[in-house]
Amino acid sequence: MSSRTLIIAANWKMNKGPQETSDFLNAFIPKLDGFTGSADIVIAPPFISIPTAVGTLGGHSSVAVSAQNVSDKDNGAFTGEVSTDMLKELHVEYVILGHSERRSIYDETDAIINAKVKKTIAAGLKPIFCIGETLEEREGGKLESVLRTQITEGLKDVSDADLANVVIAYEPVWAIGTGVTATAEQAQDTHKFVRSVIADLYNTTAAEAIRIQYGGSVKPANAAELLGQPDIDGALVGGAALDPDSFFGILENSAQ
Ligand SMILES: O=C[C@H](O)COP(=O)(O)O
Repeated sequence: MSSRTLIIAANWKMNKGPQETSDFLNAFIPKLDGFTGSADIVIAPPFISIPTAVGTLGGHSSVAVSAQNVSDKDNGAFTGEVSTDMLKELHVEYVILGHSERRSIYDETDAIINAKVKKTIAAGLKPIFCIGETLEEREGGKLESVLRTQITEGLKDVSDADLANVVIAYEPVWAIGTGVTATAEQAQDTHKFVRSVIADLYNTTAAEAIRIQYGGSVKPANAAELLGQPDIDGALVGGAALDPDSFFGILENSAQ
């Protein structure tokens, strides 16, 4: 059993405006009274719903708010962007960066992701830094080289001290939103590999300390097995985090 605290995050993607955000949290928060486990719980709504999430939580200390993206620029003439200053003003704590949807649909490169990771850390926010391979890459024997490159480039110039505020989310692209989950063995093997890359780039202390979430069709039925693996320190949940019962079910099963 590791000493790392589980971190279970809901990535709502482009779902839930302010009203649905409020409805979800008003249903979800009371359930936490019955949560007997121990985990950092994070909700990542769309930007426009962050003020509602923060207001509805009302400082509920066991749930943190995350953004799903941020600009790598300071405030200024960047139409359509949101800055780290703006997120800080709303008491946002985490920012999801490098999600495969940002990489593949919006052409975010490792260099762009690295700039955002550094900007996020400099602002005192915590990146949830996503990595993952496509099915083609896995089947072509490129799993390890793809992940090593994403980690090396994405965390370039991130110091040992700053790494303490980074969470890695391993999300095999082929498992996202498909209902196909990596087996617990596949996920564990890959998480162990990711930890070894951190040991290579930093040191074994940093590798043992960093939290690595699994993402890709996590649901209540598979949460216990996945989260029971020694190198899996949490989950980044998409579809199954849209419903309060289902998201709470993942939390409950993480405690077993
Ligand atoms: O960020 C979350 C992941 O993309 C997983 O999404 P999913 O749980 O719908 O497969």
